[in-house]
Amino acid sequence: MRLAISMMKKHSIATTPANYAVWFEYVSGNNADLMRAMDDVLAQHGSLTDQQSKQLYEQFFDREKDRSTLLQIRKELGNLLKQVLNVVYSGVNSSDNSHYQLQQTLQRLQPDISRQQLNDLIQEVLIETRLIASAGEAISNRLNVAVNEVEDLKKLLETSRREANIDMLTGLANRKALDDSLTRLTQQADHNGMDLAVLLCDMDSFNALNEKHGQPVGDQVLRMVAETMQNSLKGRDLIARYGGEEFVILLSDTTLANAKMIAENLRAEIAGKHLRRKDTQEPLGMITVSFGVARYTAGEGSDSLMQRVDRAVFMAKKNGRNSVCEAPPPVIF
Ligand SMILES: Nc1nc2c(ncn2[C@@H]2O[C@H](COP(=O)(O)OP(=O)(O)OP(=O)(O)O)[C@@H](O)[C@H]2O)c(=O)[nH]1
Repeated sequence: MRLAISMMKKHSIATTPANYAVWFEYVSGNNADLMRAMDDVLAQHGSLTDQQSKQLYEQFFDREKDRSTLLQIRKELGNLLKQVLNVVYSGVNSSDNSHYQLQQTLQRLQPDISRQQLNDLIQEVLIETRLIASAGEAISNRLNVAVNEVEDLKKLLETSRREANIDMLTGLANRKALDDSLTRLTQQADHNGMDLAVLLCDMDSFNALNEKHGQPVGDQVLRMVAETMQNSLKGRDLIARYGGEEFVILLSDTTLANAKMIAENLRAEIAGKHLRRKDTQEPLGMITVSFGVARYTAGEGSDSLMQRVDRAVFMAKKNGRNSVCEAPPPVIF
């Protein structure tokens, strides 16, 4: 763990759980493919950017691995605590020993003590005192290192908690966070009949964009769309990356008419952007999205809602893309 963290510091890699997982696996030497991929990048560039580290995580780790990062942190913390306890115990033992030695010295401090004996005793006390001081210093150094390590683990754990619900590419909520909110909000709506609307946004002809400009440019476009949504919808709405090039927005306490208006505004804003490739400045052409909009009907359940909004997106695509389509209410539920 210490080696992974010190290498991450050396390469200025943020200590996120994903990056940690990559570097831990690298220094542990367990994954030959990952080691080869990292060695290639290091040989080419001399270092590894945060972005490259994230890409390696996406390439080599899945959700299982993410869980294994947590297990790893737990194990490291356990080991660290054992080490700290050993340091503390050895400190207690050595101070017990010093206490005994000093008691012995004190007893030899008799009224008829000779000059030579007194001199010897002073030497012994000096040696014992130095021993105590150096043991104390070693303990305090070791404990300071342990404190730093615990703080690193704490940060890692905090970020891991946040990242468990966050999509790595866009920083939006991920599918798991969306599913949790959807379940909670539909249950609330079943209970109190509040308005709940959902928008499903799908990139238009994204395959063609990826093929023409490459996946990194496609990723950049997905980030732009996510940012546009975040900037337009500040507040209580949940914006999530639903799949590769699909986004979902949950609008609680929002009528269908307002949800359609929000979708229409986002659609127009995205279509109105004039994006260019960062490297060549070549225009990317018009980037458009299609929206499905649905209002939750109390009792239908989240699966039915998502199926209806999915069909609405399909209709929007059929209508020529770059459009918003409303889902009809559920027929049977
Ligand atoms: N760059 C990038 N592309 C992605 C990502 N996830 C999915 N895609 C791509 O999105 C494209 C989706 O293609 P399709 O489902 O055929 O749809 P489309 O080309 O957008 O066409 P329509 O939806 O019919 O307008 C595929 O090429 C995927 O590879 C991602 O994270 N990054």
